[in-house]
Amino acid sequence: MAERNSEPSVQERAGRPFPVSWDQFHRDCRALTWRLNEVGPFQAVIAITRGGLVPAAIVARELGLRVIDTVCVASYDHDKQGDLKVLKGISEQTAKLGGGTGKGLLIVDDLVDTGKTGRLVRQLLPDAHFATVYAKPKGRPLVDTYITEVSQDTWIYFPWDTALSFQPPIRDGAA
Ligand SMILES: O=P(O)(O)OC[C@H]1O[C@H](OP(=O)(O)OP(=O)(O)O)[C@H](O)[C@@H]1O
Ligand code: HPA
Ligand SMILES: [Mg+2]
Repeated sequence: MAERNSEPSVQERAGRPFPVSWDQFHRDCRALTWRLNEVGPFQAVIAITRGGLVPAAIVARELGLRVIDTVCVASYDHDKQGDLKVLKGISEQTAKLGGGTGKGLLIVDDLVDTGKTGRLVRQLLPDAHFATVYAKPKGRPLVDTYITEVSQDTWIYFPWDTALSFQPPIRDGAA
């Protein structure tokens, strides 16, 4: 097994854990859609994989959109941010819908953190509307619509990355 870099990961530097349940996530996605419904109409939803797939499905359902495409990117290896790689862009058909610049397209991701991913999707589709469920201050200026802001030193734990586990009682030293 490769040795882990001794430098603290983004998650280790982020002091505050912010666990999000499926229920909460669904509610936050619906709240996001209420806002987006005032901004649209949109012709298609573009999910930024992989984290954007879940909110994109919920938002598309609520907005009645059936054309859904993906921009597939990889940056964090679990919690260490590496170089951003675009593994797949949108299809020619979706690009045509957005007139080449993304006009009328809705890009959805779960969150913006440093803004690195957001900056890239903005370069790819400058006229698209970019929505995320959560936003940290560094990335927030890149997003058009979001629901909840958390501090930069917060690490958001999404329901698809977590599982229920026993917690010792607070009296016995639980955090
Ligand atoms: O604002 P940034 O600092 O760029 O971070 C935000 C991005 O990081 C996470 O994705 P990640 O690359 O970890 O991939 P995943 O969606 O497949 O988990 C998250 O889903 C965002 O897309
Ligand atoms: O706070 C976060 N949580 C989960 N994935 C992430 N990718 C960047 N920041 C985060
Ligand atoms: Mg992602």
